[in-house]
Amino acid sequence: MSENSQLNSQLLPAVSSFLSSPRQLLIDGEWVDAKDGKTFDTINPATEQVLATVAQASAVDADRAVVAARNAFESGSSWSKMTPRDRSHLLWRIGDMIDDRIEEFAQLESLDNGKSLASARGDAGVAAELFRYFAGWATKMEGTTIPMSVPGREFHAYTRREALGVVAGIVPWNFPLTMAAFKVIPSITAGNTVVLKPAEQTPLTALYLGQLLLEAGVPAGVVNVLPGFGDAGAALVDHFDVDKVAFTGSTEVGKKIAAGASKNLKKVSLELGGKAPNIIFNDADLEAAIAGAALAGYFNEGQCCVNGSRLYVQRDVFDQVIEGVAAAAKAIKVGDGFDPSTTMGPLVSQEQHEKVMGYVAGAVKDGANIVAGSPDRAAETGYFFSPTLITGVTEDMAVQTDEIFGPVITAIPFDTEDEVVAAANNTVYGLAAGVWSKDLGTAHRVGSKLRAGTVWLNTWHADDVTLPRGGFKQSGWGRELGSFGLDDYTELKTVIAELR
Ligand SMILES: NC(=O)C1=CN([C@@H]2O[C@H](COP(=O)(O)OP(=O)(O)OC[C@H]3O[C@@H](n4cnc5c(N)ncnc54)[C@H](OP(=O)(O)O)[C@@H]3O)[C@@H](O)[C@H]2O)C=CC1
Ligand SMILES: CCCCCC/C=C/C(=O)O
Repeated sequence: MSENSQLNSQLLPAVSSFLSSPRQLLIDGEWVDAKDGKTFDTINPATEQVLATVAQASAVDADRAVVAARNAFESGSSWSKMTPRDRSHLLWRIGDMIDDRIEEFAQLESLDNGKSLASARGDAGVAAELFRYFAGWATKMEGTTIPMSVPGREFHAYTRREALGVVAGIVPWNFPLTMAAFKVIPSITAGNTVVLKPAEQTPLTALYLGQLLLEAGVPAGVVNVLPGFGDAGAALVDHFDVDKVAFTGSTEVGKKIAAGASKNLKKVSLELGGKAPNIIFNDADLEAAIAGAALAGYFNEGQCCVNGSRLYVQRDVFDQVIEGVAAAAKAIKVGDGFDPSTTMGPLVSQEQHEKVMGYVAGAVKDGANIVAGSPDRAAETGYFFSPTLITGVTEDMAVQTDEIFGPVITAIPFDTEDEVVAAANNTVYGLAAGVWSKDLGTAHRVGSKLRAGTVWLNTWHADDVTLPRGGFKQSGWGRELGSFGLDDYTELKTVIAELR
């Protein structure tokens, strides 16, 4: 059997049928072509073969989608006027519908992004859980009453949380479905309508989610899905009828979005790049710390903004930790996401593959040592790259300062707490950080000194939909998830009534 027919035989009928015809834009509850008829191909990064042809939204389509979202927000049958209880029930039902189709979402995600089926199942599970978590919040968007002190007069003052209007969600390719869920779910929970722009590399699960939302009974225009390139995203950012942009992606594009959105001062939340320091002290549980360091650096093919890419190890245990992480890297099975033995799929695209290989080759040229992995591609076909561990790195090397977004860990020894805290904070980013020490005093003290939105102590990638996520410094603005994340999708209104 050829590679392709072997793959096709594993596909669920719903997935085969989804891939067999060109995918369109979802605007106002209808599947439509791009106005100018343009399409693009989405590629399977494991085989470099075309997976599907997808309509490519332009600025004109962005405008069509915003008009639909605005009408759905303002109209009598609008989502924003649905009772919180009905909205809550619908959100819960959607979570359950995703659970029923986890395998379909997982296959599409694995094909489009490259990640293993097991990882993709986990991502779909997070999306399902996120719908149920926010279903609970739909009925709990409460205000407060506030006492006023004006001599001789009596007032009743209170606050209300109200929907913003139209939200543009612009998302990347590393967790395509999860990131779509991060933007769509809090938006619609609060009564907003949404235009979602998935990344050009990975449009499929966002479109599949759009299909499921229609089937679940989400009214037309409430969620619109616009696959396309950066120009479609920029058109949403520039649009005067968009009230908020919720973005995850590079710091470079985040800055453009902040500038574009300032034209009409729309709200902006940004979850941007990272270069997280992971600090292992001499007194750490080394077995756990080594496994944690490998997970921190290599999870999701290293394409994760909170990955622990800068490893700092106290000098006495440096050699032992390097040996352990190198062994963990070598034990990772790089392969096609559909192979059940695969623990690391390919990188998402040729561009990303070349970027990662370039950083590692640059480090070698700068005099660093490769302890595990290699600067070269790991297979003739497919964007495969072996998990890599680099020592002999200095703080000024590009591999140490830049977000690489691949399975690459750099390791540097340190002597004192003050020295490592200064090195860890010596970055423009501030998304995540971690500390390993059996002394809880050390762990909490060092954790409190690290300038990052998430700090893990004696663990890494421990996550939940209940926890706020976001960055210090150039890692972004605002927080996602938890109740903090919901507030960002609402306006706070103060109402004052005089009691006469
Ligand atoms: N924080 C994170 O989770 C992520 C960080 N990154 C970092 O960014 C690097 C580059 O990846 P890349 O895919 O180019 O990331 P981008 O930041 O370019 O892409 C993220 C999203 O923004 C869209 N976009 C691009 N340009 C604009 C614009 N001017 N206005 C509005 N939207 C726009 C993209 O569309 P399109 O798909 O067409 O480009 C995509 O949907 C990675 O190597 C990594 O370092 C990447 C992904 C996620
Ligand atoms: C609640 C689980 C969240 C998992 C999503 C991981 C996202 C990583 C990223 O932002 O890059």
